[in-house]
Amino acid sequence: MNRRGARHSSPRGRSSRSSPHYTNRCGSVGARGYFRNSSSGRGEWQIRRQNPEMTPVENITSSAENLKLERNTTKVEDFSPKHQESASAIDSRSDMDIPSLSTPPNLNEKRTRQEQLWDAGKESCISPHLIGTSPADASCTKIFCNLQVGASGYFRNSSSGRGEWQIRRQNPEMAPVENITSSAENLKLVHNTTKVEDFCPKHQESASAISSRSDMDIPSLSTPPNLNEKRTHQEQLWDAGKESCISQHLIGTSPADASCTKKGPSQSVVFQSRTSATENTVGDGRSNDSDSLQKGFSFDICVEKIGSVVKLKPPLLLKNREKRNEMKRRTEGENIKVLRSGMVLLKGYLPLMDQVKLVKMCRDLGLGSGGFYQPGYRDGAQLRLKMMCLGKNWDPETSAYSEERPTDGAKPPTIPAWFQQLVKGALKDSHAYLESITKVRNVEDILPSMSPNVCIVNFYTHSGCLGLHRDKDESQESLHKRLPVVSFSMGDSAEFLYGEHGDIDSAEKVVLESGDVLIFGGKSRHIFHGVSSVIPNTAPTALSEESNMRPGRLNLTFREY
Ligand SMILES: O=C(O)CCC(=O)C(=O)O
Ligand SMILES: [Fe+2]
Repeated sequence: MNRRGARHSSPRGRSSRSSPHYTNRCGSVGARGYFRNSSSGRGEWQIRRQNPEMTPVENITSSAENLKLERNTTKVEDFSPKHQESASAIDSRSDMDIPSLSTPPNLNEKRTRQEQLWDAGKESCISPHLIGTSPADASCTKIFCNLQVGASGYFRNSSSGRGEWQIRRQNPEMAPVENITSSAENLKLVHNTTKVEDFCPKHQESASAISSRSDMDIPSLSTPPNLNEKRTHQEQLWDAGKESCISQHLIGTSPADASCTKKGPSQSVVFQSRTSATENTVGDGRSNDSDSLQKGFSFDICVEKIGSVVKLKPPLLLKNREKRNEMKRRTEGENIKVLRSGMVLLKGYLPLMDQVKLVKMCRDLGLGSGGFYQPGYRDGAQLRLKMMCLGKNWDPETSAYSEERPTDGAKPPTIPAWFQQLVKGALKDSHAYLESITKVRNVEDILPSMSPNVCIVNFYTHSGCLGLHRDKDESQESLHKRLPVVSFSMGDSAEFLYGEHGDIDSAEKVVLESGDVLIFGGKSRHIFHGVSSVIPNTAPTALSEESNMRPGRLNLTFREY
């Protein structure tokens, strides 16, 4: 398959995906702390920050120097045609939240681990030793108990009046800066009034004993790291430890890669092994990512429900409207579109309950052996998505299928029979439709049938994307017969680009929504395609509610190897 490339000549997202996809999807690896893209010699560059928990501080500092150097040598005329603002024009803009390029936020300071946790925007107590708890809670060392919502920037627990407290930082992208500042004040206040004897029996160290310890990375309690500064949105992104371009406007890309329009925060972290991979992708403020980093879980495409946090139910009206729309699409014949010969789009084809089931099943498979991981290329660049293969493994490093995933030897889970039935049904319905609108004797000539035995499952966060590529790593026979690729989309909508050539300017665009099935076979089997962006907050409310899927998009592409 040759998926995802941005310069069409490699895999998924790199150049063409003969090696699958990607055209250089967004960068080559520089220091461990950052990714910087300078591979094309066309003035491309970007810098991405990895998960700060994993990144040695030294690298951060030295990469900051790199960045400065790079900027000074980047020529204006080298920017991609899509981003033709000169550096000076951009510098002079007042509406943009870009930190000074020569001094990326906080990177010149050495940061303690605890500060890095704060920076990462993860829920983090100042120190587990300092969490006062009621005796009943004494078994917990890190407690997210009875959270009371304060300012939207933070949660603070002060419900028992017994000196309990903790403060959690939400997704810094969402938290208004004002709230951060005022919550910092709250924290100080609460600390000042916390009594030592109120600490839980498990942590009976006095505050003074704790502050005198030298082996702990606790920031001063009265000045939580960075909370007294107002942070720009861009700085908050940096803080969140997400790979993040300095500015979308400044991302130079090769023409083919320009399909990735949004290269902000997303997958970070160097893949180490399946059991230790995962990172902070979504920034929803939950503990999953940080926990999985430490404990070695696979990436979870769903979020755990937090027991005592009250979830607002979407109004019934909204749910009913979604259901009505779904019915309408399915019954009014607007639901099937032939985008080009051999390329059929079944709008809203998957009923909501099937989508929920698909998400849940993918989630379960994704947490097991061979589940979701952070794929990368041979040169260390990472795909801007999480991936899991079913049936056979497709390896972005070699652009080839095999029985095991080379990174960890895991055998891909088999494709559930029910998934295969859904694919067959979609092909059958497409054939029926083609029969009704064409005079061709055998619609198989337009769109061949196939029995899927491999599936690539991608999870995109809001900043995910996949460069233009062709799926061309399947067997010669499958490719020769032009057996279709069948793609299911769930969650947030995505802009999907496709075209005869690997150049985005001539590519067509279609928005794929939750429940859509896209099929491309026959004369369209070898088209270039990719995902230029994921559109936030477009997932059906009922799907998010029923499945707990994270914000983002889940895509399954079935193929017959
Ligand atoms: O996410 C999508 O819609 C496309 C995925 C794709 O092209 C692939 O996995 O090869
Ligand atoms: Fe593809």
